[in-house]
Amino acid sequence: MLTRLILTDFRNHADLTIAPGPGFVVLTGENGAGKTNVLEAVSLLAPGRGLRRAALGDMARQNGPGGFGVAADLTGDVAIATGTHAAAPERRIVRVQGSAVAATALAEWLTVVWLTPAMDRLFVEPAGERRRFLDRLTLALSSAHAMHANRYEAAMRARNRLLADDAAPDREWLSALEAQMAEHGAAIDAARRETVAALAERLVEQPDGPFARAGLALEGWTGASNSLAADLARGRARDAAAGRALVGPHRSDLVVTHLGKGQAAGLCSTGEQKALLLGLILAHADLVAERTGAPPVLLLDEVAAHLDPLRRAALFDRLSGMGQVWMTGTEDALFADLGRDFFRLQLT
Ligand SMILES: Nc1ncnc2c1ncn2[C@@H]1O[C@H](COP(=O)(O)OP(=O)(O)OP(=O)(O)O)[C@@H](O)[C@H]1O
Repeated sequence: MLTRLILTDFRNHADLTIAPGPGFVVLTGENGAGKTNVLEAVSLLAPGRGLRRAALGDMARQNGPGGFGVAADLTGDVAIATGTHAAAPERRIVRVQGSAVAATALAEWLTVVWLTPAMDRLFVEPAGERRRFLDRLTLALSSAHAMHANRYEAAMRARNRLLADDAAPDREWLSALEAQMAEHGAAIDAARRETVAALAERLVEQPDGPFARAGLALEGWTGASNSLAADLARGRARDAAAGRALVGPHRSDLVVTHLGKGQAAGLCSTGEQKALLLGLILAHADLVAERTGAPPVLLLDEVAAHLDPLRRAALFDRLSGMGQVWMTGTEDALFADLGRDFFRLQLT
């Protein structure tokens, strides 16, 4: 949980300090005031590229000195900071207690889970978006997931290059790369499968309400029925022609259904898809809290505005006691049901 957040030359915020409380943190302000920017800054305190997956160079304040800083104090007197310097705007610096660490090390200190309007089309987008979403959920539960994903990617890229550049590629080298892909691919698949199973179990138990129950399945390539090294070795000519590997966990998909309607999520109405996503995110937050012993920091961008008053009240009810929950909206009235005891900041 964050006890303090300081933004320096981050997007439209030249200098902003927030000292939020432990429960709801509500950011209000007109369109463009910089509410999502604050949530993005919080999301950068966890591994990865943040909730917009933006380039670092885009985050430094335009017409500012170059470079940006996001610093936070966490409960337990932990100080973490990330940012860039003007001289190297694309190089991310991460510090914990003043010492430089790799961005992946942030997972040890903070889990951040978010839901933004940009995710509205998740169920109708190409499989890659859902895979990335699932990997983010998995990473919060299994810190080795990033390492396996990086090594898998590196081996796959090396194999793609070898097949593309060399008419008669070294077979032993190819086999070694395929063995690496098989090893890390199996770990990736197993961790994703574990996440899907744990979430699916929770979602079935979750009462219907403003957050619809999703059925989850991992489809496409799955390690359970395939031997990746053998499939890759057999598919070398095919992959050389395609210019990429056509089998492996980089081809899996998270298939989501609306349990109440027995329908594919992509066929549901916009509101139903939002409810499914919200249900998924909340189940995931519960799971993170159970596994890590601390609730994640939840970032819900423009979620309140999209719900009718009854659903909104039910959401607030569900969220209370779930740790620090950051929410944004253009109007104070959206948050009237939260009562008095929450942190509020009006951005201008
Ligand atoms: N690098 C940057 N430097 C300065 N301003 C930036 C930078 N990047 C984005 N902005 C500005 O930030 C503003 C958008 O902020 P943000 O998306 O946080 O708004 P918001 O308060 O969430 O608005 P809405 O209610 O419309 O979603 C825009 O005006 C944009 O021009």
